[in-house]
Amino acid sequence: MSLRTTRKLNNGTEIPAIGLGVYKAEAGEEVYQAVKSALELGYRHIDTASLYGNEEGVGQAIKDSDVPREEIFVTTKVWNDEQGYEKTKAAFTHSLERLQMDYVDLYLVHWPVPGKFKETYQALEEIYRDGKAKAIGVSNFEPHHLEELLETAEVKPVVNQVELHPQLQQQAVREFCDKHNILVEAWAPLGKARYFDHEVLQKLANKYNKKPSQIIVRWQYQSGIITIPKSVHKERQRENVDIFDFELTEQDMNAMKTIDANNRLGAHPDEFDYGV
Ligand SMILES: NC(=O)C1=CN([C@@H]2O[C@H](COP(=O)(O)OP(=O)(O)OC[C@H]3O[C@@H](n4cnc5c(N)ncnc54)[C@H](OP(=O)(O)O)[C@@H]3O)[C@@H](O)[C@H]2O)C=CC1
Ligand SMILES: O=C1CO[C@H](CO)[C@@H](O)[C@@H]1O
Repeated sequence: MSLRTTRKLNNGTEIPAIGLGVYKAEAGEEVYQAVKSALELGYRHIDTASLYGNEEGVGQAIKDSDVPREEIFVTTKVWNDEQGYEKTKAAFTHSLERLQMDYVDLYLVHWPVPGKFKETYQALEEIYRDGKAKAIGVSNFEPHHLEELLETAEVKPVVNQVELHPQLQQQAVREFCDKHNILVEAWAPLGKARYFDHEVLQKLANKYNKKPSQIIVRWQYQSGIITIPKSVHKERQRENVDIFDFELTEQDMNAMKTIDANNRLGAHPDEFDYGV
């Protein structure tokens, strides 16, 4: 088990179980250094988005690294104001140009924009068929959005990336996705570092001589959830993924369940201000 450990996606391709998120890593030097250091540490999965404004730096760091492109899993996403069939295709081309790549490993519909996400997804299907995205998926989809999408989708989404951390365990989304063989990916997996002092996390951290962040990442890893903790600091990047030398017991996993508090740090997908 290592940062190279992958999970199988429903189209037969593989995704590294742990990646680096780069939301709020500033365009230019900050994101460049963050991706560079992560690759040096062995990360092989980077999660960006057109919204983050930093695809250029991600692409440049990958291009300049010694790691072959095909060994790195790159995700990007189509933002809400780029949705619609033609606009999505154009947005994808722009993402590829910024990334300086001829394909991405995963392209996601960032949010289920009402009235638009199905058409947007059709553009993703075409991009997938053209081989320019090795896999396609969604983000911030509630079960009812997935149900609607699956009525007409010809290519099943491989993942649903949702806010998921100990205080928001997303049981309903996980059950739906498990049933449909869609992997769940956690955004804000560390709860944005806002409650590392939680007593259960502290207790488990003391038990294993680990940090609360490591307990969280290990919990996601053992739960079969893809996780993409963000840090622009190399020491934290190293720390967050130093999770392969211990195992949470069933009792520990049950203790983790007690942290769930329906504490959403971002918007609920049904209440998000889509501006449409
Ligand atoms: N699909 C979607 O709608 C969304 C997707 N995402 C994706 O998910 C990724 C992760 O989510 P994100 O919102 O970044 O939140 P995270 O839960 O990953 O937390 C990131 C925050 O925690 C800090 N941090 C990281 N490691 C440590 C540590 N060991 N000790 C103390 N602080 C730490 C980081 O600061 P620092 O960098 O200074 O170390 C940063 O402020 C994003 O980067 C993005 O790729 C995020 C939001 C929405
Ligand atoms: O990826 C994202 C980063 O965070 C933003 C603000 O919370 C989200 O809206 C967006 O989905």
